[in-house]
Amino acid sequence: MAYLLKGVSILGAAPTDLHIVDGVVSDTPEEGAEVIDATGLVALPGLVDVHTHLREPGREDAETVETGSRAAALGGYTAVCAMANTSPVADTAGVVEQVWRLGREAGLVDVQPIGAVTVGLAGKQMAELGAMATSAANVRIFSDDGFCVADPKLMRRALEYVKAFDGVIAQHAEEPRLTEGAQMHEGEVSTRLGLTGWPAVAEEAIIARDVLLAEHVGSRLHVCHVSTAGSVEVLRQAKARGVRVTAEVTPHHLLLTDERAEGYDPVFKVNPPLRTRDDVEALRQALRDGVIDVVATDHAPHAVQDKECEWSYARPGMLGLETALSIVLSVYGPQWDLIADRMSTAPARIAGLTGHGGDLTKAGTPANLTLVDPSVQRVVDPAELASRSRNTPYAGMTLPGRIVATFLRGEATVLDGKAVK
Ligand SMILES: NC(=O)N[C@@H](CC(=O)O)C(=O)O
Ligand SMILES: [Zn+2]
Ligand SMILES: [Zn+2]
Repeated sequence: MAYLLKGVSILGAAPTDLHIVDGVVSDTPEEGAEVIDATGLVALPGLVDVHTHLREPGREDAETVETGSRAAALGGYTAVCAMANTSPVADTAGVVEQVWRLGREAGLVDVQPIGAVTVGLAGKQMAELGAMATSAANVRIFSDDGFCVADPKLMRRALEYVKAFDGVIAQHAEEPRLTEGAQMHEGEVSTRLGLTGWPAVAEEAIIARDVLLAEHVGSRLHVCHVSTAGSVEVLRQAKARGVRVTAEVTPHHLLLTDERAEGYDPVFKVNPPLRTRDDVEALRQALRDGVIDVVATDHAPHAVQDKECEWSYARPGMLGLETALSIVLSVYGPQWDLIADRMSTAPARIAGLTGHGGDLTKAGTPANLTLVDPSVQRVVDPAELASRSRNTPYAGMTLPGRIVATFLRGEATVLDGKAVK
């Protein structure tokens, strides 16, 4: 199938015609190509998420590889990295290959499995990282996300081990002794609500330790869902010294604060917790500066019974794939170069996903792209989401931007704002 995107604006530039032929961007029109009137639409390289929970295998009631892939495509994504905290845990070549195969079968985005660092995410014994790296799933990112690799010796060993195949350890930075019983950010609001707090230092202490370990062994560290101003300062200093560290921030940490806990609505319960206005400001600036490299959704679908209960019993986590671009647009406005880098090019580089995040003005670039209508305002209706879960914190909010179409290697996965399959 060939397409002609007529009058499209590539990253906000003057309108042009974009030809998609044989899965790549082409400078020559193709006879009989399907014409899409792209007047007023902006083309971005397909978004890439380095942090997605797809819940399969094990919690198919919350999400499957297929439903999560559909949510991703509708959100403008062409690739997602699937976190390892499934059941069974993705800590063997067999499980990561299963997830990878399910992704291919769904065929809506490239699903790149993340392997666990430790067996069963238990933090005791290193998983078979090499076997996962050399499996068909070609794993490059390893993470115990949901849990922190708290043992410094194990963390050091893992960092050393993945150097051989240019792997990266993605750390959920949480010193577990400092967050025992934590329900939300530790601060004025937690004191008022009488909820046990997760102090900022529990995150910052682990990031400080890990950048020193990464520096010591000369290996790659990636920091998941950075949430505090202090973490930003640690990262700023580490990067200035040349440490091989990258970091992500979620859309919700760029927008929401701990005051959302005031209504005790568990939809706002998440790890790390929503922080303060000052933290939000520091995160916004850090993403602009490049101290934080990417926006990652940490899309964390949960079944109704795990979310619609009392705050302290609710699972942490919120949906992200279908609203991420709109949240980033609402925070930064139409800064398309910044958005394309932080949501596509940089995450593709971190995950080693060549073929994604490419330059759409160049012939031969794989046609992984998304078309956005920035003029549309939409009201988020949880019932309309493609995700199997409903735990969006943005229900009822009016957000800018709508994904009109998404293409994976030149094939439409979304057209007219609807998934093609
Ligand atoms: N972010 C969350 O609050 N929850 C995530 C785990 C995680 O990212 O730590 C989940 O798997 O539900
Ligand atoms: Zn996490
Ligand atoms: Zn996560």
